[in-house]
Amino acid sequence: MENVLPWLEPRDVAALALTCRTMAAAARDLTSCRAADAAQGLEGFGIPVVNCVDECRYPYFEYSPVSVLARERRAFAFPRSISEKNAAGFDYGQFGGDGCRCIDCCRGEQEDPAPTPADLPLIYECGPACSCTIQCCHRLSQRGASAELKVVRHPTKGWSLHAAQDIKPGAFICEYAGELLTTKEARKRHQTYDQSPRVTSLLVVREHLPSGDACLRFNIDATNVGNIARFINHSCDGGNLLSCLVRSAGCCVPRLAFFTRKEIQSGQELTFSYGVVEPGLESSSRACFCGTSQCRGILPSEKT
Ligand SMILES: C[S@@+](CC[C@H](N)C(=O)[O-])C[C@H]1O[C@@H](n2cnc3c(N)ncnc32)[C@H](O)[C@@H]1O
Repeated sequence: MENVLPWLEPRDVAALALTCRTMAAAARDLTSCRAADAAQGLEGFGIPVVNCVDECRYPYFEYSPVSVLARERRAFAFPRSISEKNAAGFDYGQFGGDGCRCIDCCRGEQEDPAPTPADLPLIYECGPACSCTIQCCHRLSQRGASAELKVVRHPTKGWSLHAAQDIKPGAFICEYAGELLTTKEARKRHQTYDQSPRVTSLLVVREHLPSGDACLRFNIDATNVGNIARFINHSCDGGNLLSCLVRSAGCCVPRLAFFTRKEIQSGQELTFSYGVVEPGLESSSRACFCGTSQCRGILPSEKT
């Protein structure tokens, strides 16, 4: 029973709870466990869920700290044999192979600072092509959420992610994990989501290649499978988080990671900008309640 129950949606858990006392007790334990930790024990620390606003329960989704391939639902594993200069033209010489900086830091030179995001939207980390372990300081964004957080119900924005401790500027918070979709599948899901009242979390990320005239698009859908980042709301003033693309040596697809842009106090909501409102889509967009002086009144959305 304990193997099956955690995978059920709240309404099915509630239905089972009515069948007998044992089920009722197990369902009660599971519900309080879900409410006690939004990350279901899969991050390094518990992430409490707070709702002082309405009766809405914590949403059901499969928690995954890393992105997974859609359908197959397995952790996104990158090929190990990748040339130092891959097809997209990225040079991993600094990280992969003999000259890998991570080898130095694994020998004990821990003083070497991790790459900081500064204003750069793209940062490089060690990856499958390197010989270092997950403790390497060049794998900052690969160890899961790194600050104490809480999920808080907001009266107009739904669930939101808040800091549960003071956080310094430039600190890594978490990556945006979800199902990696093909563009065809993303378009299909977008159409379905547009007709649904359900809150959805499909993000389209575009990376401009060095040539400038092409861009790599990847789609991360955290609606059904995702991590704590799926609760980060939009802010028209850019918010207090910087989203960065992280390229890891040996990985073909970059990841999206969030760093703090400024000092954040415990209790503050964490937000970032979802992008711009594309012309022609104003009427179909949802209302924005970011509450900043720069609020445009509608949430950014885009043609997929
Ligand atoms: C990635 S989810 C963020 C978490 C979401 N609030 C929830 O309840 O799960 C994106 C959705 O949150 C809501 N949202 C995000 N930012 C908002 C804002 N500034 N104003 C109103 N709704 C917002 C929208 O429904 C949006 O489609």
